Amino acid sequence: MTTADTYKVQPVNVSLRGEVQPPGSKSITNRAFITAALARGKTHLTGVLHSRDTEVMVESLRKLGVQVEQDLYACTATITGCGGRPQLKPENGADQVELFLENSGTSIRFLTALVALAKGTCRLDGIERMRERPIEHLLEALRQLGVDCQSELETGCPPVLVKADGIQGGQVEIAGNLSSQYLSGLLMAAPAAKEKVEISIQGDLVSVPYVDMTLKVMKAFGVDCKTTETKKYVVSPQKYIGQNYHIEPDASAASYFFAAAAITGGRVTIHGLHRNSLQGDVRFAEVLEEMGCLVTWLPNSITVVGKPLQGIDIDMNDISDTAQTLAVVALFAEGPTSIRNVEHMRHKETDRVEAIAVEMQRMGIKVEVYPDGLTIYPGPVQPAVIETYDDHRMAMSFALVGLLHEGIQISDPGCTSKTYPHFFTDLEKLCNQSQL
Ligand SMILES: O=C(O)C1=C[C@@H](OP(=O)(O)O)[C@@H](O)[C@H](O)C1
Ligand SMILES: C=C(OP(=O)(O)O)C(=O)O
Repeated sequence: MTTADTYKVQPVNVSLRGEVQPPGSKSITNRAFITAALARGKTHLTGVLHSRDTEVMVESLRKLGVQVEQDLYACTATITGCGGRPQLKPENGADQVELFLENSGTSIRFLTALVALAKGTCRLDGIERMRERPIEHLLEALRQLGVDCQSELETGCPPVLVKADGIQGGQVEIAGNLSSQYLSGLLMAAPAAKEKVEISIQGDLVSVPYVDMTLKVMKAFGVDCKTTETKKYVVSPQKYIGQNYHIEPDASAASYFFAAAAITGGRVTIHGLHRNSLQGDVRFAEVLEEMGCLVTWLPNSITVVGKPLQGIDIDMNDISDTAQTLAVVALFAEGPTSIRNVEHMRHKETDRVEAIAVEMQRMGIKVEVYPDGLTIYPGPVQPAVIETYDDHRMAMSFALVGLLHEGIQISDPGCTSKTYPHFFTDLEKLCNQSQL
């Protein structure tokens, strides 16, 4: 049941069984929009996600002179590319183009690199939380490539001001310990630079599978990136070519339904995902396998069957968007679960390490918190109104607790609109289907 500000989860007295069709991948949708926007010719996308994170991307691309037509029901989009030359033409006598990216990390990071290819001034901003999410590493890298850009308030965070006149190219070092999105943004803009771009990574790189995804989407649009040695990426001037391109369902969104099968001893199948998906987050099914579930990997589907669960100790650096899902599954396992190496989760929609700990404690669960992770000790769960901190993943993951415990309510359920506007409808459908 949904009221404007709270969702009361109805406990289910059965194992959840069925097929779920989550919407398209946020990460692939926003990459495909960028490569299609820069391409020569038309792109036709299918399986497109329509949510706040993709809507701010589309609105921004239109402001940059890129034509985007969407059919929201068919989940398709047609983009007429700008051949590597986005426009910065301020409207109504303004002296700069303003882009407002709400709290979409992919959008602001990818677009900061993209607008640098244009000529003119662009200011990129977001909601209050976005103004706390670092972007300085990307700005430092762009400056090394000849771009005049800065954090307007000198906080190292948005708003960002880019006085663009193309990306010159050359050698650049970029830090990857806070977010991989800086590298992905740079890589996607690199083929439209004036000269070859050679990127080296300084120190550790987090969320590595997202960079592999970037390279694969670039390749699908006809651009090659040479990875000459570990941590080095070389992109020569090239043109993306418009494509017919299909986007996989969102693997992070799938994690909630796989988890629902795991904790209720049910069986959930998701079509369109497989072991070689572009999204690293399909590995969440492997995590459930390690905890005791039975997982069937087919060429075009993944099925999770719930079995008695064992707590685990796991490094989730690569797949941190599923860490909140695992934290909730941990409540239903035998023994504690430790989630490690996820300090970068503190810089997302909210400080997710802290948010998990506080909301677990609100339900009476013992948690140990570290700078880069936490340990969850399963125990009796108390009724609670869960705070979601404007973080879609807090809402979607903690709702699962309420499938098995009375009295769990989710504050601000509408925050799932960031990546999954119909999440609660799809969860209810699965519950109803299972109770027939
Ligand atoms: O590149 C991407 O599409 C993403 C990369 C990850 O962020 P970080 O690289 O900041 O960890 C992930 O959390 C985010 O949801 C999407
Ligand atoms: C971290 C996330 O998003 P972003 O960084 O793109 O805002 C997310 O979707 O979990």
